[in-house]
Amino acid sequence: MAAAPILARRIARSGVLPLCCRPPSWDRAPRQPPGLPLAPCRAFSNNKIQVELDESSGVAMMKFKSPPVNSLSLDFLTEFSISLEKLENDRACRGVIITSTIPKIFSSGLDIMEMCGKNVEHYGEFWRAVQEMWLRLYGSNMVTVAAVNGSSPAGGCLIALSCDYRIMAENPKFSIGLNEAQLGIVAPFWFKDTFVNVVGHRIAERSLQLGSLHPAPEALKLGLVDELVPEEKLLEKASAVMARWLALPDHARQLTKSMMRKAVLDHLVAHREEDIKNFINFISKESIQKSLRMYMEMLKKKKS
Ligand SMILES: CCCCCCCCCCC/C=C/C(=O)SCCNC(=O)CCNC(=O)[C@H](O)C(C)(C)COP(=O)(O)OP(=O)(O)OC[C@H]1O[C@@H](n2cnc3c(N)ncnc32)[C@H](O)[C@@H]1OP(=O)(O)O
Repeated sequence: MAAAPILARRIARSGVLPLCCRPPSWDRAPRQPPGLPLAPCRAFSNNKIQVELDESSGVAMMKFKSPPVNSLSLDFLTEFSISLEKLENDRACRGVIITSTIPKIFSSGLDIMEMCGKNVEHYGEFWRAVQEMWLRLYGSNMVTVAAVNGSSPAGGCLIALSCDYRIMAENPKFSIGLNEAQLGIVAPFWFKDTFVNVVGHRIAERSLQLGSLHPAPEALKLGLVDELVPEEKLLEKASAVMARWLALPDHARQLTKSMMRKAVLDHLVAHREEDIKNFINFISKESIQKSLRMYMEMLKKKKS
């Protein structure tokens, strides 16, 4: 994936500072008092995502921190892809745990405002960023564990589904699913394929058509998440799971992962431009724009 020049252009336009132009990122870990051995931990943080790599275990903790709801805006997606790329290229990193700093929310999915009232160029750029994020995460060589500590609709669910393992806080108020149909939009084929690969065809078909958001206990029953734990135990459990996965030789696990995911990844890579055109045509329709506007209004009304 030769994404670097595209990312660089997008960053330049979005105003987000690329990590390479910031003060040396690995220097931003807290300084140790003199005399103590250096903690084997490196950290980098940008506007919306914070990452800490523990070099002794090879595990990075990635935390979404984009209030109010960690929606996946163009800037967020760009930062996410850059963070994943940095970790992927770091020989010290073998696994990443993904979670959120926002109480009750893992991610609210794609930022609906990025799909409303914008021009064709913007839609194209946004959709390419969504694709890039998924290609990097689903195709990652690292072990990826989602510690889902809040609600996770649509694009948020896609992030969790793209990981190797999903642990969710056992709060029944938190829900997860591909609810696109409820917004009057359609999950694209690679969202659907990722979902089918986790829960199987029948469950995916029903859930997608109904645009279901499954409360945590139901998500467990459907196999949409692998286990539920009390929220305060989530990160501890994620680390334990990670250690179990990392106990295997990387090359065997990576080749197996690639074998399992290759067909779905290749499908998008082969049809990327066509997929972008489809997105632009679909999202530009006045009827779809109206549905999205109504959905946003409904969200705001729910508050008042
Ligand atoms: C032929 C086929 C071709 C196919 C081509 C492709 C077609 C298009 C594919 C598009 C795929 C889309 C994927 C998506 O991810 S769409 C997004 C789906 N997300 C949702 O439905 C979540 C909506 N949000 C919520 O349910 C709640 O906000 C949530 C449970 C997440 C949190 O609830 P809470 O009560 O805590 O907070 P509020 O509801 O008050 O929200 C706070 C503010 O945040 C705004 N908000 C919420 N979600 C989003 C979002 N996804 N994007 C932008 N903004 C969001 C919300 O409006 C509040 O704003 P204000 O404070 O200004 O009112």
